[in-house]
Amino acid sequence: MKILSAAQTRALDEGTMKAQGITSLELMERAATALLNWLLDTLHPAADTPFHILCGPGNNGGDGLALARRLHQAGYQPEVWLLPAEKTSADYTSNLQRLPAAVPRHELHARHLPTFPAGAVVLDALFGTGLSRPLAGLAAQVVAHLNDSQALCIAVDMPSGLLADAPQPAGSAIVQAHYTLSFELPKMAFLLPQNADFVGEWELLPIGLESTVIHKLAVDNCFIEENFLAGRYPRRPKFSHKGTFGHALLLAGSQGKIGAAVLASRACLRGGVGLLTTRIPQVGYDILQTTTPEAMCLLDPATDYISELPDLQPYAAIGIGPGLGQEDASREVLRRLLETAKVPLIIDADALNLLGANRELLKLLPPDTLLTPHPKEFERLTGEPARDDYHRLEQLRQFARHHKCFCVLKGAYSALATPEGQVYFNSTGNPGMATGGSGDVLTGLLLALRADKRLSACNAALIGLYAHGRAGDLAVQQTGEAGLVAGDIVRFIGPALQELTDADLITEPPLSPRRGG
Ligand SMILES: NC(=O)C1=CN([C@@H]2O[C@H](COP(=O)(O)OP(=O)(O)OC[C@H]3O[C@@H](n4cnc5c(N)ncnc54)[C@H](O)[C@@H]3O)[C@@H](O)[C@H]2O)[C@@H](O)CC1
Ligand SMILES: [K+]
Repeated sequence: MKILSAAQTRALDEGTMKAQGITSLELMERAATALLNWLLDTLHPAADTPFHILCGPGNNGGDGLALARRLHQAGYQPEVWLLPAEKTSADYTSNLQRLPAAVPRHELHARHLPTFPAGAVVLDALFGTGLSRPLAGLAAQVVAHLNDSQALCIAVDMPSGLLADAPQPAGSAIVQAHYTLSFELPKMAFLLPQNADFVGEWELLPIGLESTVIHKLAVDNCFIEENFLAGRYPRRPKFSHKGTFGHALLLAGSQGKIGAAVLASRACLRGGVGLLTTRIPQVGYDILQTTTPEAMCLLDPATDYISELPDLQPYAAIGIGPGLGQEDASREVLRRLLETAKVPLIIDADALNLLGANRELLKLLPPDTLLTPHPKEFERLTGEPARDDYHRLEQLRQFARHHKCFCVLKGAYSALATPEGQVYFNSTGNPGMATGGSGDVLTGLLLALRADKRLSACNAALIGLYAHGRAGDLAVQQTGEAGLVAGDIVRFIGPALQELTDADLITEPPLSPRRGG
């Protein structure tokens, strides 16, 4: 799914009206219908549920007024609160005129702000994508008042006060919604941690925006869902053998962190690699051989950390980092690897910290290398703290462009930046996955996918991110969020990948009848 800017969202609305021969009022009616259906289907509200609808002067307020009419027609008793303004949009005015007289409406006033008791449902239709500056005056007061209330707050399109695609000054008045109901496509603001308290749970309601117009809009940011990946994860050919899926090398583990090597190895194996060799220090031998007999163990001469780079000739892809430690000798192994590797590399964890502490090594990154930092590791890589999540995102894009690499910034919506400067946000995963070892699992899985020569670097990264989150989503159904551990994610990598294979089947043409029968 494309992530549009506020300006592109407006262009899409315009384009839809033109292509489908409808008025903006008709489009607004679709939005109101979608909102009404969501409220009825999700909340199953009792007939006497107090609905309060706060309406601003633009089309966001117009959505609110149209919804108030539809709720009234459905047998509810909504109350409408209008923000006074010198100028209102045409569709707002039309919908105010169409509001049945039986629906109570009031002007908001600083000295008589409405009471929103617990059990009330407040729809925030003050401002949407038309917001051009931070809220002030009465609008800011209303927002603060709403945030203090016990009512269930549902934002229409955007939490009022939040910009769709840019940061706002710290301390700005912004609605803290429990739900944000937006239309058709996600907004960048929904995907960034700094906005979590405002956006709450968000959902996209389809309103028939024109797909041909969406298709033509050029974007730098996409949201990755299963249908985007259909056809990108090929099925295993009937006559495949272990060589078909590549031989991977993993350099991981040090004294006290052999578990990271185990988790990454097991994830790599579950990720479908043909053969896996894991390089570990001597201290890890019994552990790895016992827990993960499917992996071949290539012992380093050192006892506690990796000190020598083995011959790289046999391998189709190489991963380095989980539990590696930051010994000088391990740093030199990383340097030699960057200087000599001719196959895809995945760099994670302590290998990223070593890069961050020795940034001259970044010059050695072979093209298409895949790095998987979390925000702190990423900051060490850039050496410059991000001002906010938007700035960090631009740093990520620049980093991937500058180093011609793929870089995954891990988080709730992990973001993959490509050498071309595209950013893909992953849609799967859950808070249970914020647990030690979850990143090691991702590295192992990505290593398997990079060893599979049938996949491009970009597709391998997208599939790995998606399947990792999906495996966590399958696991959490059995473990609960608190009980989820990294090993649970490993167990569900296979089913998660299988879902992608099966999704692919749907897109293929039906089988032709057999010859002779
Ligand atoms: N155009 C369309 O066809 C559709 C629009 N939709 C709705 O329309 C919204 C966008 O409508 P608009 O473009 O009218 O924008 P908004 O309704 O978000 O707000 C625009 C109004 O707010 C004023 N304003 C901006 N920032 C302000 C601030 N900080 N303090 C006080 N006033 C401020 C502007 O001067 C303008 O009057 C969407 O978010 C969505 O809810 C939906 O109905 C779907 C279809
Ligand atoms: K709003």
